[in-house]
Amino acid sequence: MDSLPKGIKGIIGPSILSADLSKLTDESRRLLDAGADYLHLDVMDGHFVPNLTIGHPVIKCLRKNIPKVYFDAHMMVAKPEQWIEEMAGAGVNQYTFHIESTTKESMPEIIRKIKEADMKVGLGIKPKTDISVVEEYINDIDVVLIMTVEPGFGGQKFMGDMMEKIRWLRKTYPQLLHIEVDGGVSTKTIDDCAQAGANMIVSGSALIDSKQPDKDIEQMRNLIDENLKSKKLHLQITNNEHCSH
Ligand SMILES: O=C(CO)[C@@H](O)[C@H](O)COP(=O)(O)O
Ligand SMILES: [Co+2]
Repeated sequence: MDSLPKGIKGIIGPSILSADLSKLTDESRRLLDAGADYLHLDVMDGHFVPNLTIGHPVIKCLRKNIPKVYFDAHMMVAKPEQWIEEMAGAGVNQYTFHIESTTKESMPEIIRKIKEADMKVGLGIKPKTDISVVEEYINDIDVVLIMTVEPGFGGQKFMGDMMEKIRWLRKTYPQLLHIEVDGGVSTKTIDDCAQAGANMIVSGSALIDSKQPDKDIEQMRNLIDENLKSKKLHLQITNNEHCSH
């Protein structure tokens, strides 16, 4: 997959945070060969979250080895506006920044710059942030990322009480945008995510450590699609501008 689907369908994006980062290309290829749809690249600066991971130089090298796949950069950084051009230049397709990392005044400019850099706009919401904060940006973004762990580390416990945010979002804006869920997602927690209406699934340690990633990826995607179909949500995204820019 090299772009967001035009419809709301189940897509699985492994987070590489828990992978052996000394073999990032091999680990990424292994999960893509197992059927993953995209890659979720956790970028952490040690300020927005108490951890440090990779930046645009590493992503640029990964892109050379993996030319086509959709890269979703999860920007857990204190100054999201600072890295837009670098990440676009490194080959990122979706720039997912956190609403908690910027100000209301800066939001329109950041969203505009991401679109000008020809990337999709993802807006991340931490567990303690109320979902209502996304409303004023809902027509300008492509993806809402609902964190089901406190950002900063892989391998944490899934926060099931975040499903309420996904249910509200999918009920209020049924076909407007993609809803991505990230943190502690596995074959054990995917059912909650599917029933709530999520369609973009980030799974890190569960897939990295899985003995059967192909079966797990297929199981997660099928559950998502079954739920979307049952809610008649697997249709064309209604707000066509999301598909054009
Ligand atoms: O952004 C983050 C953590 O801050 C996530 O992408 C995690 O890295 C997902 O890993 P698991 O919770 O699935 O192990
Ligand atoms: Co992430």
